[in-house]
Amino acid sequence: MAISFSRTPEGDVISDHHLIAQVLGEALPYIDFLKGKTLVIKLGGSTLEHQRGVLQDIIWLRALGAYPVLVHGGGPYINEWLTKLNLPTRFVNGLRVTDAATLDVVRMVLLGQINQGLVLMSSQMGGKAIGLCGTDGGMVRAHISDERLGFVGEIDSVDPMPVEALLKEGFIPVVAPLGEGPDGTCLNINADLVAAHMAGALNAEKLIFLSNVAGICRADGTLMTEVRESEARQLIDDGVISGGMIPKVTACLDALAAVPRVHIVDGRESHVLLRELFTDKGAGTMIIR
Ligand SMILES: Nc1ncnc2c1ncn2[C@@H]1O[C@H](COP(=O)(O)OP(=O)(O)O)[C@@H](O)[C@H]1O
Ligand SMILES: CC(=O)N[C@@H](CCC(=O)OP(=O)(O)O)C(=O)O
Repeated sequence: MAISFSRTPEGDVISDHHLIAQVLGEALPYIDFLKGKTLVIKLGGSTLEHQRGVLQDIIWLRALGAYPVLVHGGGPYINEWLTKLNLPTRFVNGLRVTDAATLDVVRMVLLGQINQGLVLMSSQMGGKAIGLCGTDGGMVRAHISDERLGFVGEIDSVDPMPVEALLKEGFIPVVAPLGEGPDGTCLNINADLVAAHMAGALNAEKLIFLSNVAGICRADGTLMTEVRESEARQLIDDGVISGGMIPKVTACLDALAAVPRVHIVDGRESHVLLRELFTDKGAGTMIIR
């Protein structure tokens, strides 16, 4: 494995190996605690270029006895293909307006490109991953909530059984955010919402969103390490939380009913998952009631 180097806040140069040793020193009680616990990790499309490091951490988590489940997005990749195909890209409150042609592209990119890419890469790295989406085994049932958005699903239920079966057999499930409508149509669902409902259905211990920001930021750009539900709703009303952060925070708030710990962390940061799970300080923003 190639060693990469980064800097501590004090400016010291540290290697990946040094960092891992440092993290592991603090980690032992957390490792014990997480054995047998389900962790739902959502990898945003904005952060897919860092997928190798994220998969490495997920494979380690599995080896340490935790049950990680990866839910992925792919928004920027879908945008790129829509542009290549001269199709318009339009979002309303962070949700893609999805007509029939757009839905075809969404399915091809999420399943053919991203899901399979993640599964192949984890296999290359020694992990055993299986790719699936919400329509497999009727896992994610949804309905069209707003006709103006087209084929966009609002989730009715998530059956945890397919993912639980894979976890039991030693696999890392990699889930693409599509769902099945009442009439058997495929629906495009925001990946943050799929991750939140999946975490609830699985009784997950933690739900962690990896995005391309340090966490939830104030209007002046500084990081909020903890955000309460009432505060989050106010930040949305004030427009401080906008765009793709709206479904993410809404998903966090929904998940809090069933999942004890919900975090938004910086997926660009090396080994951020290990930092969040195995250090006292944690990482990013923790959402609390
Ligand atoms: N208050 C905020 N704090 C942090 N990010 C915010 C905030 N409001 C809006 N954003 C935007 O939300 C983006 C993350 O959402 P999104 O692009 O959907 O990412 P992902 O692909 O990881 O789901 C950030 O890149 C940032 O531009
Ligand atoms: C309805 C809706 O918006 N679906 C999303 C699904 C992918 C996604 O959520 O990707 P990110 O996690 O990268 O945002 C979309 O079409 O972009």
